[in-house]
Amino acid sequence: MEQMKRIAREFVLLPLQEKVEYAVQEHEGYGQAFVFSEDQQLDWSDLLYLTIMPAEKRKMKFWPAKPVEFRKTVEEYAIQVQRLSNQMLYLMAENLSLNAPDRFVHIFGEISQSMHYYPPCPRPDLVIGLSSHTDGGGITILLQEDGVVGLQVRKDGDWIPVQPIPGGLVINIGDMVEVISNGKYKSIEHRAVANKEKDRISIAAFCNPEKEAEIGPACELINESNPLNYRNFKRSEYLESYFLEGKKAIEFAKINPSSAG
Ligand SMILES: O=C(O)CCC(=O)C(=O)O
Ligand SMILES: [Fe+2]
Repeated sequence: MEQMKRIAREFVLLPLQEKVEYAVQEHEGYGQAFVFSEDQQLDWSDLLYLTIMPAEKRKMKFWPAKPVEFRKTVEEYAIQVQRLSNQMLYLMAENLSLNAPDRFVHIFGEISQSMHYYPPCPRPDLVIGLSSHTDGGGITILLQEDGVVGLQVRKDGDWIPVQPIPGGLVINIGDMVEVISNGKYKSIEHRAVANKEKDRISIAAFCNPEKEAEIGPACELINESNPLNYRNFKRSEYLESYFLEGKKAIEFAKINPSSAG
């Protein structure tokens, strides 16, 4: 984890002309995420977004060759992060009493990683580091740098800072687990704020379904007292909504938006 943070920092501090070699294409690579229009206010952050698992889906042209340990570190981190996410996903499915406790593990076999860099900002009151959203996968495993708070989660209408714990990871629930659990597990709205004095790096691993996957509430969770809260959809349909609507992507699948939460 420490090595991962170190190489992320070394990469983001490279001169811009070296980083643009990995410039974003079709949502993968280095740049700004979620740019929908020319006049939108942009987030106060840079992003490197990579597919890391399974290995054959990696697009190596976006993987920085500098610092020299970059690729090896991300590969090793990917193996560990998948091991941890599989354990989490198994326990969550078991806790929901899904018929197959390995159901989530099978569905969320693809992992993408975002490395965000938030430079210090002279007027943090005027910008948002990363604007409010819910993550679009099953779960997210987030590694934060120690010593600077940036992540906030929304609870009962308030923004609560999530203090980094040395050696700790944050696990967020994403929209796909919300749907399959029929709303029992809620995806968490969160954002990152900029900091006046210090810069900050975060590394998020998103466990995603395949593009072709069909997503919908597990039928064993539906009964008279728990009616269906979401309709079935294809992962690709969700992604279209994500890139068009931005950060309220899951709304389209709610059967009754007021009750599905
Ligand atoms: O920087 C953070 O802590 C949040 C990152 C995040 O939410 C994301 O990459 O989806
Ligand atoms: Fe997020």
